[in-house]
Amino acid sequence: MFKTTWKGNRAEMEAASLFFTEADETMETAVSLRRLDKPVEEGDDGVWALETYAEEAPDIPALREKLSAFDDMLAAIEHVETEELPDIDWVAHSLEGLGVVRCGRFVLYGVHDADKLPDDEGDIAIRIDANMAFGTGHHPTTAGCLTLLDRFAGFAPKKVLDLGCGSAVLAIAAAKIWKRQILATDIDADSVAIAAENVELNDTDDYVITLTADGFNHKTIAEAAPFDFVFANILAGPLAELAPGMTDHVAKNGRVMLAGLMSEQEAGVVSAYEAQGFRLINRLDQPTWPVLLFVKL
Ligand SMILES: C[S@@+](CC[C@H](N)C(=O)[O-])C[C@H]1O[C@@H](n2cnc3c(N)ncnc32)[C@H](O)[C@@H]1O
Repeated sequence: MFKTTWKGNRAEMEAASLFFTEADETMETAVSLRRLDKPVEEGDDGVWALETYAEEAPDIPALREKLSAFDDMLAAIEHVETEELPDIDWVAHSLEGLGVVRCGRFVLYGVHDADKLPDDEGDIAIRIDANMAFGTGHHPTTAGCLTLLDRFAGFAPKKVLDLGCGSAVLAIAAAKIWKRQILATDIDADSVAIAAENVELNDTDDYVITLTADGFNHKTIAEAAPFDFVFANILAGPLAELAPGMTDHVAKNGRVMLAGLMSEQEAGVVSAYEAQGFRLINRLDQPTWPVLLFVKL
């Protein structure tokens, strides 16, 4: 296993982490995003590091080209080093130290943090163990979806779809507050296997069904539709492509929560959904990664 460390500002590292987990096949996953320096003053952006893992030694110049094609700002990202690691599960090992994350009432933790869990009344604990599926809550897209979900907890839909579920963190959160039928799908079969484990670990298997599917292309999705709440935390391009399928599978007055788009891609995603009969009704404004909530008219 080879570990590669990249360095840059927070927005660069977050964008690179999405590139490695979503758009690049060569890296196992981008697992660890952390700040290197101590904050000097409030709001200062700091220096961040991202560690990626691959079975083969990565071709850094080729990766750098792909990174800048993915997003211009990634032309500035620094490659710090690539080192070969002894044969242990480094992905799990590096996720061990990630720590507890709070998003609204949701408190996400791994088995290694079980003793650090706060015990406030009203907290909703979600256990997501170290693994290869995206969705530990440490990326602002996941955290943003959970925060906005908590604000709309009163909506109480009948049928929910978590499209691109990764670890199934959003489906589990929705099951904990809504206790309704939830279909959690992902194009990646390995993520779906991990999602199923997480669903069980969180005692949500009465509500959440996991399924491997590309977008809406599966008869189980067609049979379960129409949904009155859909999560999709994927990249801007796929989100725009999914808009026609969304309109076919979402009930009137149903809600769609989108994340994974960057601020400068928001207008394009909003027009793709408006063109399909959705209206933007809320958004979580956070640096680089807004989260959008639409209603189907
Ligand atoms: C950024 S992760 C989000 C994971 C989780 N929902 C979260 O919020 O943390 C996006 C996930 O979408 C999946 N994905 C990408 N394109 C997809 C598609 N066309 N259909 C289904 N899943 C897809 C990826 O495999 C990945 O697990």
